[in-house]
Amino acid sequence: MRPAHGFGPFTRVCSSRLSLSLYFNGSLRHAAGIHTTTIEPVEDGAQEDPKAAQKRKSRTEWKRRQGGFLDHVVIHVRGGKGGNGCVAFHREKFMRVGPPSGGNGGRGGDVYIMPTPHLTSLSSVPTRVRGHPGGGGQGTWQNGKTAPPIVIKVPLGTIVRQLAPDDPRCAKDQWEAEAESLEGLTPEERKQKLRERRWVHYPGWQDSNEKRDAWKEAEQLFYREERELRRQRRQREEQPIYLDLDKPEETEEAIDPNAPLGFRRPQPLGHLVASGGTGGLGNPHFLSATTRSPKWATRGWEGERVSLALELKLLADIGLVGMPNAGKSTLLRALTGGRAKTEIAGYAFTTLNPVVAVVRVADDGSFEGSAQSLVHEETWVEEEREQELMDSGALAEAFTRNQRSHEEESAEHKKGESLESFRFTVADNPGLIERASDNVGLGHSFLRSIERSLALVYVVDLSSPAPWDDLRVLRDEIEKYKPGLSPKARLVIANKADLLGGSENDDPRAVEEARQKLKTLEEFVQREMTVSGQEEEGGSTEGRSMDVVPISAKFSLNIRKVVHLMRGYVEDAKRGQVPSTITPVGPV
Ligand SMILES: Nc1nc2c(ncn2[C@@H]2O[C@H](COP(=O)(O)OP(=O)(O)OP(=O)(O)O)[C@@H](O)[C@H]2O)c(=O)[nH]1
Ligand SMILES: [Mg+2]
Repeated sequence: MRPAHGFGPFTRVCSSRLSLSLYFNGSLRHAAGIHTTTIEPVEDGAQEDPKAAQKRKSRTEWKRRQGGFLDHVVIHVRGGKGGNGCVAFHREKFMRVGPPSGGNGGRGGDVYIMPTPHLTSLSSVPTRVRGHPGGGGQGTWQNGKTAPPIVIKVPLGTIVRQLAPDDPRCAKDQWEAEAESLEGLTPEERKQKLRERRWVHYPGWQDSNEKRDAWKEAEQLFYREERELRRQRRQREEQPIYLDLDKPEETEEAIDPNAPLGFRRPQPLGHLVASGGTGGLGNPHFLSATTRSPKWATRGWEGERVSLALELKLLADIGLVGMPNAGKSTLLRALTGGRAKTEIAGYAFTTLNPVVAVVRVADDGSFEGSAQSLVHEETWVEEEREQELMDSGALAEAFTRNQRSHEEESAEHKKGESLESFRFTVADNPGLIERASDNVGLGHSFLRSIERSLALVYVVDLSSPAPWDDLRVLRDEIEKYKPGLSPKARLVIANKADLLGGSENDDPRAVEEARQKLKTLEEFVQREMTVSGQEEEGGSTEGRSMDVVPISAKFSLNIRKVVHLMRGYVEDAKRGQVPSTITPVGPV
């Protein structure tokens, strides 16, 4: 029977012998002898739960409104405030009036940033971080405790940039925030507030302290120090923080295997981004020949404030770009033998965040899942099947994935078959649509994840009326996102080839039409998508045409050729050269 379109009525797959009118390897050939599957409409009852569909829709809407992807966040970090100094006098038996004995405040906690391989997204990174405050000083010369540091953990591959003070996303510094809070007060009130924030007085002694020359001198000295601190922090802003956190942090001590038992191994903290404030001074600090009983101390200093933009580079070798529903997620599952857990569904914007998966290739060109002819169904169908299996108890005795791969590996060993010899990563992305650059659909900010890919691959739906129009839109949107990015595209995948042509007994005209459509697509690619030598980075003078491969991601057909080509692109790019061929340019 003729297969139904993927996004039409819900379908069920049953095994049979079928000529899928494959156009694989660029030429139409009837795949007689290929065991594969036909698709039949399912009974009415087996439709997706409308509640679940509604939930998915609202999730897409939320993502759209969110206006950004979680591979980019701005966080505001503040070092801990220093502890206050203490005003105290020593008391002992038979000593009614002892010397000043207030301790200094402890240092506020520093804030560090550290990459860790245990995280894969920035979603768990807090957007506001404030260091712990230092402990306050106490009587009998007890200084306050230094606060412990805070370590912000970010995934490997995060880039940290300090925002410039004139950036609207940058938080105000301590002095700007203070000036804002004092707006609308009279000069006298303002002065009083500033003093309250900086000084600690012995109870009931504030007025008399403020009249003393020694205190006034101390206040002047304090403001001079504050100006100096402000100048230093401004100077530091001239060299903003920039960290490319690609490697996990390790200290020599932490990995020294010969360290004696019980030896405290210092834990790596990462990179300091905001230091804590210094603790305030206790009253003994103000003791002088003329001031024998100072009844004031200073409060702790505020910690440093920085605003950081964190960006997560997804380090995928190949980036998939396509319209919604083109079958990118299905292709990623086919490339990984179903291992990549990406959601597949027949509505636009199923994929909301980029997903990266590893493709493992053996010497003979086989890859995970290439041995079996797997069918990659929509996620809800697979979930239902799994549930049925669970309910029937069939999974109780089943091997886990690890056990299975171990079994398979040892079986391969016995047969002397080749094992994995090359691996590369592929990123599945949300759908890109026309005017994505004007924030239509999910916008195009997710393209950041493929900006550093070695090669791009367009995925189009061959069963759509004019797949070449989709290609043109994809190229233009990529170019709008970042001029010069589109020449990175090397391959056009014409997916859903199984929907064309029909079965063996089908009308040969349909087969001819399908063949013609593929030919038109190939001609379009040759005519309009040829990359001239100058457009490429460090390009040669010759042009390079893109490959066009018809596949069926759902039925894992012709995926071997895709893997072979992708491997070639990655190897080329890693060698730092892109082979060029002269292609005929002009009307075909
Ligand atoms: N018949 C057929 N259907 C396919 C094929 N590949 C994907 N589909 C169907 O097309 C629909 C969309 O597939 P997805 O993989 O979710 O598409 P996508 O490009 O990831 O879509 P977005 O995540 O929304 O951008 C699903 O119903 C798939 O079952 C194929 O090769 N043949
Ligand atoms: Mg998807």
